[in-house]
Amino acid sequence: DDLSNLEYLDHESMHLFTNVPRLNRMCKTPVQVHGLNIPEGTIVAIPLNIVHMHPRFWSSPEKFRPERFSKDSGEEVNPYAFMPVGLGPRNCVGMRYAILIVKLVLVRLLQSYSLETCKDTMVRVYSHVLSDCYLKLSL
Ligand code: HEM
Repeated sequence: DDLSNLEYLDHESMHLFTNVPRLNRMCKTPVQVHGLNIPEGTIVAIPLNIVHMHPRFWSSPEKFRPERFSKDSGEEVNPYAFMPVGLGPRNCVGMRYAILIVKLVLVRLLQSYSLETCKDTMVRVYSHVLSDCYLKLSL
């Protein structure tokens, strides 16, 4: 009901349902990370779906809690632990457009339908973190 809360909803959707599972970066100079030598030119893959679910960075990472992104939640989201659209100068150029479309679709859906979870519906939401989650649509 509060449009500003949509911000938290789409953040939490991208946190739980990370649709780009990995970022890649090439190492420009040799570095050592926790005793591991990474030579120059190595492609380093950052597994976003794992980082987004890591209990070191998230409390109850598998729970759908949009309010974790609210400034009033008292929880701090580490920007390096939440990168659904990448980070830095090569992050997603379509990010704002994509988020705008998601919000428009969400608003239109919520204006026309009420959604509730239900056991016997045919529509199933698939995810690597949630199982047996169903939606029933009613006009
Ligand atoms: C929810 C939708 C989307 C998600 C989750 C997403 C996610 C991403 C991610 C993770 C990257 C890699 C960023 C990095 O390496 O730091 C990326 C790059 C990119 N995205 Fe998206 N994207 C979305 C929608 C779009 C749309 C709608 C467009 C175009 C209209 C777009 C265009 C691009 C382009 C051109 C790049 C490459 C940027 C570069 O290499 O400089 N994306 N996106």
